[in-house]
Amino acid sequence: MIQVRDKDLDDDAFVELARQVRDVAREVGEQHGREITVIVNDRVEAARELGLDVHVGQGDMPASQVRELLGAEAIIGVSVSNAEQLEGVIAEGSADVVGIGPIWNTATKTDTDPAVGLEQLASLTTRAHEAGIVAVAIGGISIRNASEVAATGCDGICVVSAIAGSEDPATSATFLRREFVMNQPL
Ligand SMILES: Cc1ncc(COP(=O)(O)OP(=O)(O)O)c(N)n1
Ligand SMILES: Cc1nc(C(=O)O)sc1CCOP(=O)(O)O
Repeated sequence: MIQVRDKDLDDDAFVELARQVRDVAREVGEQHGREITVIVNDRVEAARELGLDVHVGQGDMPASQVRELLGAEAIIGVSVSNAEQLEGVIAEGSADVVGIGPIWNTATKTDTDPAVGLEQLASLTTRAHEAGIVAVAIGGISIRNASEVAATGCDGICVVSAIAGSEDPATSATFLRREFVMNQPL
């Protein structure tokens, strides 16, 4: 899954970027016989225009409103950093996925709630699963610690710098995936 996240582009430029990512993902997906999901961060209108899924933060459009705009088929992700936020997402009943983070402090995003850590990640994941919500971890995750994150039972990892900041993004993505998959609980 690829998330298109840009805080600076104006709406038109963002739509153009997301369109390009969507089209490349479709092409590469077809070549490899698999679907590569593209999700848009924050910009619900762009997601609607392009038929993409969306991730929203605590201060963004509420997931219930996103659901009304994008319909039943859309994948909707919501950020959570603690149990109170997770209970809010569960009560609202519109999210498919929660992005739990930051697991560790990260230079990529500094305006975050306090770091969650592995123990709380495990308990938030358990609670999300009870509610039928997929739980992915974000923030400070790298090849070095992906195995510890996997061991908590969460469903996936999201990274920015570990791939975008790598000299060899494709190899880094492969190693990250391997570390995660090989260390997931049975
Ligand atoms: C999977 C995932 N989880 C959390 C976030 C953070 O989103 P948000 O809270 O909207 O913060 P910004 O990304 O907008 O800075 C995410 N993007 N993806
Ligand atoms: C975009 C984002 N959201 C976070 C959250 O905690 O909600 S942490 C984060 C940045 C993740 O970047 P990196 O993989 O370089 O640490």
